[in-house]
Amino acid sequence: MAQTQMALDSLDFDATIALAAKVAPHVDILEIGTPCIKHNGIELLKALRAKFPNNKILVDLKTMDAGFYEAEPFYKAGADICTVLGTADIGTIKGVIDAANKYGKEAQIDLINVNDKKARTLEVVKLGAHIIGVHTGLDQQAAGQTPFADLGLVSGLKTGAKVSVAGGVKAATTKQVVDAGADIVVAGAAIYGAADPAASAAEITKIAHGSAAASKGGNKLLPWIIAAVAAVLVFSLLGKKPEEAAAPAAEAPAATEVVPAEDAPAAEAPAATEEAAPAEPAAQ
Ligand SMILES: O=C(CO)[C@H](O)[C@H](O)COP(=O)(O)O
Repeated sequence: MAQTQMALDSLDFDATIALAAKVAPHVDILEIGTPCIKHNGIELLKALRAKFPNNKILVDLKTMDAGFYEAEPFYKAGADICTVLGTADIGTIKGVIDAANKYGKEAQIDLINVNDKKARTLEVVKLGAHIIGVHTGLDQQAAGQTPFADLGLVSGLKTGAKVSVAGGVKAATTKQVVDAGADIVVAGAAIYGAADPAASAAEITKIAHGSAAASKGGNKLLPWIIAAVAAVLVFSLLGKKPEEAAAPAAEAPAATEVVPAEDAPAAEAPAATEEAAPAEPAAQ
């Protein structure tokens, strides 16, 4: 299973809150994108924190210097994750990790424009980095790049840190990135550019959560399978035909009663709302 993160990349304060209200029930993490936090400042974080207590909030600071000093106020104001650039000085990265640890939160190291992604990942994991961000930026996407090869490289290192992937991810590529090892799937344009952002967010989350739901469902079916096999064996030993094992509940052996109703396979991810929404403008 992977978590989903929606990148709020508008510059407009009220439009950001309105879009967050549509998508918050359908994603795990709300991201305040870099242009958005630069334009609106920490007050936007405080407003989102108050309105959406059930979502984690990532502030995409992309810090390049003064790591602890820059990140601390955001953790204090309710950020769950702040980002720091992987190209920054190692002391800057350590500062953001230290600030995160002070508040029991997480630091994400963004590998955008890092040349040796393997070396930097191993270096920051030693410092205690919580999340490694594999990221193809908007300008790099415009030049035709994708994050898929880098994701394979970083998740293949199996460092124990979570791996986040961002850069043009959409519903059609969500399963691919989850299968490639992403713990957090980030989508911006695929959601804010959709005719129905809530429906798009729900679709991506359903796919990202899907593999775990399927495996949990499989585990919960196990007692039923054991009960059925046991029933067939019991009836075989008693000289009855196996198909009699499918007798009405009242006649079924006690083994069929071991599975409480609540252990039925997990419910599907929440359905998309029918609320239509205007497309958000692309990030500046
Ligand atoms: O951090 C970002 C740009 O620097 C974006 O928020 C991130 O790339 C996700 O947006 P999209 O899915 O549109 O690529």
